[in-house]
Amino acid sequence: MAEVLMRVEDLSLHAGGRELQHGLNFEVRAGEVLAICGASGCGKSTLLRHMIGLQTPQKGRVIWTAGGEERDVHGDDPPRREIGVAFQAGALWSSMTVGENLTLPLELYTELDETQRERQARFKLALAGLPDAATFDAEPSSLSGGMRKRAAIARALMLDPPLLCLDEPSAGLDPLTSARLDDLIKRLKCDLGTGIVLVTHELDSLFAVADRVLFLDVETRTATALGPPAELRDHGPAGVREFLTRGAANTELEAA
Ligand SMILES: Nc1ncnc2c1ncn2[C@@H]1O[C@H](COP(=O)(O)OP(=O)(O)OP(=O)(O)O)[C@@H](O)[C@H]1O
Repeated sequence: MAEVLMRVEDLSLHAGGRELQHGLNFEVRAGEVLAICGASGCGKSTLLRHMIGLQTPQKGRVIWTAGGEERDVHGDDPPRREIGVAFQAGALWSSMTVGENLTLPLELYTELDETQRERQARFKLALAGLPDAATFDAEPSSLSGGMRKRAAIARALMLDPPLLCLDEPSAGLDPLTSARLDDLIKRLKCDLGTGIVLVTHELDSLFAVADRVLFLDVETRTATALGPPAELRDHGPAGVREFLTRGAANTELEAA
């Protein structure tokens, strides 16, 4: 069985003085895509922020377990280099070129010289499906939405993190660009063995890439299902089945 990278233990999520979720318990393994889904406002992005150490829990723990030692994500030695993050807006620093955006983590965290940093950045851009040499010197604002998302993922990969966290990578993309992003996620998982946590609303994408789905219920404020998407769609709790078949129902309505 693949290595456990992260363990979430009895985690509660709060925002604006109210509880969003409680009693969350799950693991993330190397080489798997874990999709976090649930109705709008249930706390998916908040959960991701707790998992990467940006928000501290009032209750529960997030433990980095890769490599056999346990490190609290909110402790003194958090796994910053080990977790790559690409946020919803695909935010690259607009005042820097794409290349500068990518080489910054190497400048901060490694001893690599400028030539080595640039070589790594060009390699990661190509890996993310942006092989055009001109992209390196481009301003982020000159790229399309899909290219910016890919560049943000390339930046998240710069330190070869075992775990990649992506917040709605397909949001706002056309179906073809979105499908290409799904292919990239599958390649990263299969070729590099990266564990990937994905917050997504896109059911097509979820079924295309996710090995397991964690469903956060907005009513009971806890996870009501964790398992392979097709299994949950066919045999999960009623609310989860309804959520996961909604896309098919919509497609049928559109076709009618
Ligand atoms: N800093 C904050 N202060 C107050 N409320 C917040 C804060 N951050 C999030 N919230 C609220 O917490 C709830 C959950 O937000 P979150 O973004 O985690 O949900 P989500 O499931 O990712 O939603 P969506 O699918 O719409 O992106 C929302 O009602 C949001 O308004």
